[in-house]
Amino acid sequence: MARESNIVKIVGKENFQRLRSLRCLIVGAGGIGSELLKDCILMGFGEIHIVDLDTIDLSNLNRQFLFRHRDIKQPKSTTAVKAVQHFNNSKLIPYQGNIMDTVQFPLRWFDQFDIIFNGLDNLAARRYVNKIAQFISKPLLESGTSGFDGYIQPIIPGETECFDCTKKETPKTFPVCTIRSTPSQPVHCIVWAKNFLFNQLFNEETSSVDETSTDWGTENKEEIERIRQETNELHELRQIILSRSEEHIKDILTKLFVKDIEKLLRIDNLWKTRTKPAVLAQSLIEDASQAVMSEAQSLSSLWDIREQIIQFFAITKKLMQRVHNGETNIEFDKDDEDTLLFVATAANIRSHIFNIPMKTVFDIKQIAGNIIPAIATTNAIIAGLSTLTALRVLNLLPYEPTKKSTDLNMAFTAKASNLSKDRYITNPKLAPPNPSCPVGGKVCRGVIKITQEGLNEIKLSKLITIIRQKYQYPEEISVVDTNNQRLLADFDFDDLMERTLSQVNLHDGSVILFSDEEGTAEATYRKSLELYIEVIDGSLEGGIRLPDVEVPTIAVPQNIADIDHAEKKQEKSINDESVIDVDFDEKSEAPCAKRRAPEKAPENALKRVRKDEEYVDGLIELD
Ligand SMILES: Nc1ncnc2c1ncn2[C@@H]1O[C@H](COP(=O)(O)OP(=O)(O)OP(=O)(O)O)[C@@H](O)[C@H]1O
Ligand SMILES: [Zn+2]
Repeated sequence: MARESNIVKIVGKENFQRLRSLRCLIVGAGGIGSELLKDCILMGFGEIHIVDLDTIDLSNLNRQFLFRHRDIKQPKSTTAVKAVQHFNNSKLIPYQGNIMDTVQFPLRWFDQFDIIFNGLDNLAARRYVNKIAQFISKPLLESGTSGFDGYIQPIIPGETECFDCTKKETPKTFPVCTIRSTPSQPVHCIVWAKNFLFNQLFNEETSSVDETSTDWGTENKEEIERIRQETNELHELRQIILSRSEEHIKDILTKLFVKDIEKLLRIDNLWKTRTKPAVLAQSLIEDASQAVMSEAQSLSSLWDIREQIIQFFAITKKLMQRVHNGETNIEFDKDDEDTLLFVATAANIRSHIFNIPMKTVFDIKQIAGNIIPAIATTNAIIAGLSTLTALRVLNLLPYEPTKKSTDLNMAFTAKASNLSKDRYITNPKLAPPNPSCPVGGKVCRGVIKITQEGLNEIKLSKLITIIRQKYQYPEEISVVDTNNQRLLADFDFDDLMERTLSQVNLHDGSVILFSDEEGTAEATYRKSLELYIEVIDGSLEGGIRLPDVEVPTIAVPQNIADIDHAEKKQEKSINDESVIDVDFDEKSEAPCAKRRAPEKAPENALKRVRKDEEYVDGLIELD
């Protein structure tokens, strides 16, 4: 076949035969995953397994080229496989499921693969697959895109940095006072309308605020008290919504944009260095309450304040009707035009009051949905780089043998057209594992094999004893179930000791972390040990087998020095390569770049994106 002759030219006959015998896993069948599937087929992998938990959505069709309109609501994985069957020469196996489901995808299932490709869109799953790859010591090709930006990172467990070796920071959130009292950018008003007002009025389930962890962003007691009181008063507005008294929509506007603003203006301190807001003219509210929208307005044109208020009336009426029809809790969804229009008009009226430029509904949709358009070309390039790099990872390029893993490269793309000398793709070399990485550096790792009887009969105290003996841990240790962040035992918690492992809810796929809490007189500590529990059929002596891993002792002061040193070294290499940290949105679990900005072009590009996307505070989602 012509196709094969091309790949044979690249890798040679012998390596092509090897490729035909390899089994790969693609996690995610979305934008990048669909491309990966195509590329892996064209390269001739023997077996390709592809996992996705989701079904196809209309909004996927513009870039996920394996899906058609008729496929909407069908599982992504099976549909993707059906779509490629006609040009396929590999064995294809689709799965619909969550890759983190240890029942459907236990560790031994992962073990069958020679290489894993990630085509994911969230931090939790990326981290999980990274950890699994470390457990089973299999190469992982991690990737992500965001608009024109994208990256691939080959991860060779134990040899190169892993996904968690670089810090994933949580993004900046806005202090409460900025959102509730002193907005200065459109995004502040949008966050107010979406996260606060909309939920207070239309969604009781999400409207409560946990004040214990609230960053008020101010010490001003008067202001905090006003914010609290305002929240309580909004419950009255919720009543207006529930009572469906349309004639009271005027009262909602008056409360939000006249009375609350008047109260704010009374807190003098707030306005010493800021421009004061101006209350909404009652006449505007009156006038708009009588007016009728003449015709549907374009969502991409900027409406004036009168039009905003008229739309606010119309959309609040519509949402009230939905509540009345039984939707007591409505969730904001950027694709639900009613919720979008409510948030857009409320945000714009607030912007008008605070002298902040108003935005089109279209713009607000991008900001409120935290959207950066996914670009099919970037996905295609990234998947291409990922699969090409796999050839080097698997050492299949005869003319470019991979001598050591740190010779491999990451790759970054960014739109560099603004400056012709800038490059579109850069390839920094991989760094070795970061010794202070919570996944790869600080712990040793292994798999406990255990039978179901073992789980049902062995007590936690027994497990601790045999682990202590085998790896020479001291008396004082702690044991944590890391999947659930649950303490199972430590020096002053022994309540669960006499329970069996099943009783303490350990099962196939559980991961426990064993740590030395004592050290020795010479201040040496035994390194922590993370153990994956794998339940096996058949029998085992004593029902359990611990892995043969070396768990060294570490001298703490030196270790800290090591880590410090390693961090400095890492920082240096980061600076050398103009690498900046990755930012991740821990809460939404949507990973957000700032990713590495190797050399000039992408850094410029990232800056450009940040400037354009000021409203999302420099966060770029990586799908
Ligand atoms: N834990 C998981 N297990 C399996 N598949 C997952 C998991 N988490 C995410 N995915 C899949 O990874 C894919 C990521 O693809 P992509 O970034 O194109 O996202 P999308 O949901 O298709 O598009 P968008 O987020 O832009 O609407 C999705 O199809 C998603 O269902
Ligand atoms: Zn790591």
